[in-house]
Amino acid sequence: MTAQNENRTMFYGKGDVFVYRTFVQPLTGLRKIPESSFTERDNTIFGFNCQISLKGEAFLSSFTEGDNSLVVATDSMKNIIHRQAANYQGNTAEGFLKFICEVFLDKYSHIDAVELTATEVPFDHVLVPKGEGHENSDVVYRCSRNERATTTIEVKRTPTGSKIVKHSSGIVDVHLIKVKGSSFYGFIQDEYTTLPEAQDRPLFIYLDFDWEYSRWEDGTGADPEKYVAAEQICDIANTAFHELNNRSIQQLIYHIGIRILERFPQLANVQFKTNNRTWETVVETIPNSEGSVYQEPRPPYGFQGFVVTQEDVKQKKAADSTVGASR
Ligand SMILES: O=c1[nH]c(=O)c2[nH]c(=O)[nH]c2[nH]1
Repeated sequence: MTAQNENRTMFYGKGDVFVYRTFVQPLTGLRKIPESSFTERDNTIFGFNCQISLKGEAFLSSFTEGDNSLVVATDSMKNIIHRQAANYQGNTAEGFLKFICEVFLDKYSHIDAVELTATEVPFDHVLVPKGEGHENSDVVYRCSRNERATTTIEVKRTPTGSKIVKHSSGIVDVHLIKVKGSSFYGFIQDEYTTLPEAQDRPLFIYLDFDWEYSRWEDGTGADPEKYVAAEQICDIANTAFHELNNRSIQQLIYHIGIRILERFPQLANVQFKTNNRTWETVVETIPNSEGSVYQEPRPPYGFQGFVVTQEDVKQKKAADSTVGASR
C-alpha cells in the first residue's frame, strides 16, 4: 500500500436502508436510575434507517478504472442488511450493527472496514380502553415524531481479527422548552450589543447527544446492567433542565453531561450539539396572568458544542470537595 493510498478517503455505500423487524426479544435488566422510570424496551418494533459504507484498498480500481469486479453493489448491501436482520440474536441497535458489520467482513475478504449508522424509527404505544381506564395496546403503535436514538460503529479487519475502531450511541432532535427558570445576562455589553439581558426567558433548545462507552462491549446489551438506554439519557436531561435555574445553554449542557457520567461511569464521554430556539416575546404582560405571548424565533440561530468527559467529573468532585472543606 502506498503512503498516498493509505490515507485516501474512499468509501461507497447505501443510505436510507429502512429495516423493520417485529417481536425482537425485549431488553430488560437495565440498571434503574432515580431520574427515569424507564426499565425495559419491549422491542415489539425494532426499526431503523441505516447507512452503510464499505472501505478498502481493493475498491481503488473501481474508481480509477471502472473495474467493477470487486464491487459489492449497493443494492446487494441493502439486501444483506434486510435478510441478515432476521438472524440477529440480540436486542440492541448497537449489537445489531456490530453483527451486520461482521457479516460483511466475513463474506467479502477484500473489504477492509465497514461503517454503519442506524437511526431509530420510533413508535409509541397507543392507549386503548381497559375496564374503567386505559392500557397500552400491544398491537397498534403510532409512529412518533419525537427524538430518535442513533448508533454508529466502524469495524475494521486486522491481522488478528476484526476490531471496533469507532463506536458511539446517541439521540437526535430532542426539543425541550422550559417556560420559566432560565436567564441569560452578564454577557459583553458594547457597541454591537442589542440583545436585552433576560432574568427569565422561555428557553427552547434542540439537543443532539452522543455518548461513548469506555469498553464498547458494554454498549451491546450483552450485560444489560452496563447498557445505557437513550430513554434514560433523555430522562436525565429532562431532570437536569427541570431542576437547574440555568444561566445559559452552555451551563445547562455541562450539568447534563456531568449528571449522565456520574450515573453511568461505564461511559467515557458525552458530546453535545445544541441550538437555541428561544421564542421571541410579542406580548410580555397579560393582565391577571403569569403568561406572555411568543412567536417563533427569527433566523439566524445560536448553537453550542461541548464534550464532557469522566475527567470533568473528577475535577468537579475535587472542586466541590475543596469548596465544602473551606466552608
Ligand atoms: O444560552 C445562551 N448562550 C449564548 O451564548 C447566547 N447568546 C445569545 O444571544 N443568546 C444566548 N443564550
